[in-house]
Amino acid sequence: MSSEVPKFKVMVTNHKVHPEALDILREDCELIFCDKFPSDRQEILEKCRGVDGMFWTTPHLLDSEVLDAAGPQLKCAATISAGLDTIDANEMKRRGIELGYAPYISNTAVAEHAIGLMIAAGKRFHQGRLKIKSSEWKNWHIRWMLGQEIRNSTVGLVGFGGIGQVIAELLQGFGVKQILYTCRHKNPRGDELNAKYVQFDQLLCESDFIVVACPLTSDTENMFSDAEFQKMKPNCVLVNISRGPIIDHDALYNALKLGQIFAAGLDVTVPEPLPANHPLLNLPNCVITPHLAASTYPTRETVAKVTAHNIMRSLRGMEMLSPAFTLPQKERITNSGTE
Ligand SMILES: O=C(O)[C@H](O)CO
Repeated sequence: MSSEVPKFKVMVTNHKVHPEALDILREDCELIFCDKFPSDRQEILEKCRGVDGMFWTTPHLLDSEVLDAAGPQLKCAATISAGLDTIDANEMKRRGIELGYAPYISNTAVAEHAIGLMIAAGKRFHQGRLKIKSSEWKNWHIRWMLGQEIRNSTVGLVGFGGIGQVIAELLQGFGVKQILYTCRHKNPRGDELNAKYVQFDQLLCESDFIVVACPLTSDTENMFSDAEFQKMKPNCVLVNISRGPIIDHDALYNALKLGQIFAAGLDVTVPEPLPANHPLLNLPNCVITPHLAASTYPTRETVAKVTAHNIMRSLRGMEMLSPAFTLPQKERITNSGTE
């Protein structure tokens, strides 16, 4: 600690954060930890009272209720997430509270997970394990449990931001026939990565693998529903490493059950956590991981440290390493929902 009396108070929404990141904060801050698992909103609302900063590592919404509970002295919050769908960033900006987030850092980990799910779902990993468990392996024959290959396939990327581009980079080694991508605007990196910009409909109709890598917005919510599944190829493998609500889960269930598509690989679902009795878990052609794409040793440690630096820099009056928005100097007001 650089000073005997910490200058600031920071709430950390759980105590599992890397010690190396907490040490960055301890240089100048008293840390107030939430203890409950699963993370408890009431505890957050109580412990955030009077803090100067918040280290946000919980799926709970950071919204007006939390900002009001924290009080007018709150200067900043930083989330460990690259997505801002659980943060009311507009409200924070309106109140002049700085917000840090963790973009780019997890791109490689998430892109690798996407490729993993393409292979796991395309090659029937989950179904294969079930066959072993049910002693059906003995029924092997030359056309038993055949899967899909990435080689010579058309891969459609829905979203071509940081993660979509790393997926396209990793795919260069797989000998794909064509990478397609769709997003709001054609991206200059598309040509470099031999990826062709197409409309969503064309991507649906032509892709053998589709990877959802776009942010969740009001435009992308339920982007995949009955009509979209009907356009997809029966051999298509759908992967989602973005956010669950982009896919209508009832429609997905039907498409997988009826064989409208071959398989799905999901790292994100609705809801999260997915209940243990959810129908998707009973489908052999659905591989599901519990929102693990960014959870690798190096990525999480870097994310935790960047989050700590974001808070520390803001409290010391410096620009965050990765601010979600910039506030003009004069816009810095006290945290008040009523101003
Ligand atoms: O948004 C992100 O960074 C990830 O989904 C969190 O794990």
